Amino acid sequence: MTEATIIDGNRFSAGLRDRIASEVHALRETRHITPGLAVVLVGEDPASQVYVRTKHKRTVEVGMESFVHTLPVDTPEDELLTLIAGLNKDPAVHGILVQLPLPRQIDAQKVIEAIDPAKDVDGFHPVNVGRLASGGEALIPCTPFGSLLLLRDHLGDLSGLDAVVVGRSNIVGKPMAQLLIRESCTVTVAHSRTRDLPDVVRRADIVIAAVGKPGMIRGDWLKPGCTVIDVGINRVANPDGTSRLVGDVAFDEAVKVAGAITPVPGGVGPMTIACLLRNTLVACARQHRIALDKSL
Ligand SMILES: Nc1nc(=O)c2c([nH]1)NC[C@@H]1CN(c3ccc(C(=O)N[C@@H](CCC(=O)O)C(=O)O)cc3)C=[N+]21
Ligand SMILES: [Mg+2]
Repeated sequence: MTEATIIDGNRFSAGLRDRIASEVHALRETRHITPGLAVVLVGEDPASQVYVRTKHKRTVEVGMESFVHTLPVDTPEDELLTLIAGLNKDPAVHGILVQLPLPRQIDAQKVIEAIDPAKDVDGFHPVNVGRLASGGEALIPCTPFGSLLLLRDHLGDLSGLDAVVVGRSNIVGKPMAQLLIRESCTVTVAHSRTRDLPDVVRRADIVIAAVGKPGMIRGDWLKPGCTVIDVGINRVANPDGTSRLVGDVAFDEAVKVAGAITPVPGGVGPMTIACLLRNTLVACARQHRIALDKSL
């Protein structure tokens, strides 16, 4: 039996970052505008620190300005809200990302709603959530958008395909379902209370795995030839005490059944960061009322 095509998110995201870098270069040359991204990290969670460092590096690489704000873990909510109010007003900042999760004294929803929707490059503000749902000019959450770019690249037109999204989070599952509806897929959203999950997944031409449980989706749940997008990023321990990243899909099984699959790492993860840069560029252009190249 032939094995699934491995969808290379590292390669695709590198190409997207190149196209973004060209646009940033053009903005700087012709308009003297440099897109700026502010990332706010509260606390010292090691995984979050790694993500923020990677985002900073990629932001600078494409020629944008990166402003990283690191606050102590016991920062009061009102201090974070004051910082956000300043970033909302700062004309050098076109995009704002507050790294999640936040410490428990801080109400994440309140923080998200304090960000100017025009600078909300995560696409989590209710204005952007609403615009995505009702067809307006939204900033779209990065992980679902990156997943969609990989799907379109691999499958072309998605219309009429059966898509099953496993997971109903605000950051992946729900916006992913909205995007797939927009692509004219027939969309099912499954979750922890879904009955007969393997049977639901077996109907899918497209499976989006966004549950946060390592290897939960098994090879024999898949329709042969389907396309699998694995959004999971789970760190698991090896027998020798080291650790490795695995997705929500049992990759070694799935690769024997699926037509195509994203690996972890090297699949959706790098697309998330590339789409964050894309959103920052889009937000910057809209704030300056500049039209962007459609190929982005
Ligand atoms: N407000 C907010 N927005 C986010 O977008 C956000 C967040 N909070 N909190 C944490 C999660 C996680 N996240 C990832 C981004 C890139 C990789 C990534 O590039 N992963 C690489 C490997 C990374 C590694 O080796 O550790 C890969 O999958 O190949 C992973 C995870 C963004 N997040
Ligand atoms: Mg869920």
